[in-house]
Amino acid sequence: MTGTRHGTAALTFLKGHGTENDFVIVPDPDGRLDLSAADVARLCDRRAGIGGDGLLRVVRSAAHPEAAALAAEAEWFMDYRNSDGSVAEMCGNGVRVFARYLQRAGHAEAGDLAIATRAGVRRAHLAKDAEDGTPGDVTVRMGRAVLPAGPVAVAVGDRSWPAVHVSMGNPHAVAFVADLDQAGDLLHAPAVSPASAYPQGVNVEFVVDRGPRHVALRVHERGSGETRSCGTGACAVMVAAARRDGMDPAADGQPVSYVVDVPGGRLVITEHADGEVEMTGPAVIVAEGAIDPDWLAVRN
Ligand SMILES: N[C@@H](CCC[C@H](N)C(=O)O)C(=O)O
Repeated sequence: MTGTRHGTAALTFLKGHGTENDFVIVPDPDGRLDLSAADVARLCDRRAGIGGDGLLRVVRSAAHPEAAALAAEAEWFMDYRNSDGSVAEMCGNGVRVFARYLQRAGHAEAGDLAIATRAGVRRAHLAKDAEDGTPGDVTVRMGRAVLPAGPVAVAVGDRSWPAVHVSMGNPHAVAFVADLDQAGDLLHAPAVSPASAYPQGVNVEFVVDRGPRHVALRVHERGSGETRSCGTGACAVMVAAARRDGMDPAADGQPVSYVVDVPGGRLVITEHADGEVEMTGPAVIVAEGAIDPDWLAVRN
């Protein structure tokens, strides 16, 4: 990269998280930044960079070729990247944090707003802050889950489990296990078969029951490794658990909600009778600063 790609002015960044799934947020309203995969990986590096599970570039939809067609519906486009620099279609925790950033920056108020993503427009609702100043939760309509037919399996070491293939705009394999420790240290991606089911890679969730309509998960994310939470993963898990438990709101005509505990907190996921999956959880901005353009311009 040369310095000219980013100019000489310092670049603003913020750091935020949703249930401890953390993101570097880079406001780029006019879509001027050309962040390569290597740039994103450096920014997300927890030792040599700012650190995060992923990066959210905040761009006006009209200024981004992938979102221009959605500009009439959603002013802002979430350009989400995993910490290894790869591009993903959707990020559930990210979209809540993105909404919180828009509110903080004065681009949105408590209430409803639409956000463009690579998986389409997502509708968010920012609840009002509590009287003591605690930020309100953010609820997002995450679209319908798609469960492609055909068996899939997840393996760690010599242990394997049947899994449920769920797409929430991005790909997931959900395995119900007896104990979350069975997933091991998750330093490497679990093996998922058949590989042909996931030509673009996969996020893998391991799930245990905590009580009626209450589950807990660990996740290994495509492009980021094990994280403390995954919003799309929690939605995929909820739908897989509901089907396993004999519930299908689209067929039953009534919504169903599950509490999904993640290592970094708690999400509430509801599947509505129209098939829409809705996620509610916190979104926090923790810091704001400036990226040194000279550092970003240097290639190692
Ligand atoms: N953490 C995210 C999912 C981010 C994308 C994922 N790693 C992928 O590659 O699909 C979430 O909260 O949904």
